[in-house]
Amino acid sequence: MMKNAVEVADLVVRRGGREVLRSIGFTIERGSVTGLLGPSGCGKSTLMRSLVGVQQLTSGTVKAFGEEAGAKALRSRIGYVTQAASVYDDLTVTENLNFFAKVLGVNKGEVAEAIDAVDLRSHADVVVGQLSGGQRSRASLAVALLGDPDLLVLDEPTVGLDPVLRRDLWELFHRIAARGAAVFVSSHVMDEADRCDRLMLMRDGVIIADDTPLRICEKTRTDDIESAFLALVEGAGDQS
Ligand SMILES: Nc1ncnc2c1ncn2[C@@H]1O[C@H](COP(=O)(O)OP(=O)(O)OP(=O)(O)O)[C@@H](O)[C@H]1O
Repeated sequence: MMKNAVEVADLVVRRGGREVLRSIGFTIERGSVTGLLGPSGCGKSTLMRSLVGVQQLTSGTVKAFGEEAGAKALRSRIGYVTQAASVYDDLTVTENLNFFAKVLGVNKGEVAEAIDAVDLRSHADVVVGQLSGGQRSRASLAVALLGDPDLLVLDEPTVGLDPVLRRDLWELFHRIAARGAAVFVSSHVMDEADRCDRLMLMRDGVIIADDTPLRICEKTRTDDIESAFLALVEGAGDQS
């Protein structure tokens, strides 16, 4: 089985006349949760869009499971959740899931499982338009879980969620990774860093650190990722 879920090489993306991703390269293996952390506007969404094949690349290559990002063969293997909820407001949670299960050719039996996984069983029959923002994003996440994808790309999935739910979702990400999928999660909240097996810190379109959270702190001689980030930005960290 091919180990690398994602292979990115020399990726450059220009948006609005600016270089938003600047010569990025990395691989992601299956079976782990990789976090992409960085301030607003640093290019996280653009990088995720590139992985799922909805971003025009200026140069470089992006592959998932050996196929070029966006290839038809990848559609059922990648679950992607954007910051904007991708569910229909006028359908209930269950109706949405049933609809997407049909579109994806997924067994209807998986619908209840996906709803349970995001803890929405109590709202399964509520119209999505009447859900809170956090509940709507969980409904989108449930859609992405359909079909048991090999790669989950989640753009800030925990924004606006309470701490208990955030913890539960991170546990879910780890369970999904333990089943052999690659989970790639972005966040701009530095305190989520410790929940990742591996962390990529991003700033201004560049990956400035890529390691386990612990090793990033060790290398920068800091106690937390926020301080590590500042140390890296200020050039005070010892990256040798
Ligand atoms: N449609 C667009 N056209 C032109 N420039 C864009 C477009 N979308 C984003 N950008 C620019 O690309 C850069 C990276 O944006 P991106 O959304 O990838 O950042 P981000 O790290 O995901 O931010 P956030 O955490 O706020 O979502 C920003 O400077 C932004 O202004």
